[in-house]
Amino acid sequence: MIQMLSVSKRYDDGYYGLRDITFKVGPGKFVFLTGESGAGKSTVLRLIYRAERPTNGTILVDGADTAAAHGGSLTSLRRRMGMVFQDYMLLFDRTVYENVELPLAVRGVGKGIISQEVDKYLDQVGLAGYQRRLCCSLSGGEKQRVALARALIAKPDIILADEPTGNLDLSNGEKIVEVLHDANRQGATVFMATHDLYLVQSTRLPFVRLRGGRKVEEGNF
Ligand SMILES: Nc1ncnc2c1ncn2[C@@H]1O[C@H](COP(=O)(O)OP(=O)(O)OP(=O)(O)O)[C@@H](O)[C@H]1O
Repeated sequence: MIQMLSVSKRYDDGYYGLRDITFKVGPGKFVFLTGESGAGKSTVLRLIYRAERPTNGTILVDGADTAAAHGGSLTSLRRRMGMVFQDYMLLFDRTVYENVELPLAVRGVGKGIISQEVDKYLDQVGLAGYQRRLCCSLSGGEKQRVALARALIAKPDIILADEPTGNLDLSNGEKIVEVLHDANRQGATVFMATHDLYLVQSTRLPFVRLRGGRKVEEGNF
């Protein structure tokens, strides 16, 4: 369960990216975060992941205040979440394999299992055979799918996906949403940012809609 309670975010230049946002994403749900460019979607996801801190308000993940997480507890909070950043946050001078294996390697998983899992998740996102490619040489849509495979491989409880279909054609975009649905059916809570209102309407899943940093709508189509 993710809860945002009266959250505001004021950036260093004085601009409010978010104002007084309250909503929750129940455990095991698939919820869209939608709104036009600049609405505040990335800011919400970065705050939940604790990549940034709110100026006001409280963010709870399974009842625990993320503001209280430091050191080891921050590491374990982040390990429970798989984040697909809009700008990928890949190690661009490393191979696809080295990027995707990272969440398992830091947990000390054996090399044989890692190899099987990397192959499995690359296959899922449509990148079978990409293991040895350097990330810097990939297209935007390929980088996006590497970022998704890396987020999924550790089977996180919560998946935060920032425009994971933003650089993909329709068919690859649908495949990626299906991969997220699969993870959701296996128990993960999925919170996906997208400006694609058609996608949100067609899936009929719950959504939170932002405009200009404020929540303007919440519900199901
Ligand atoms: N570091 C920052 N400093 C100042 N303003 C920022 C910063 N990051 C974001 N903003 C502003 O906060 C607002 C919300 O940005 P955010 O990236 O969350 O929007 P978004 O809905 O994800 O947009 P997009 O769909 O274009 O990615 C924007 O007006 C943006 O310019």
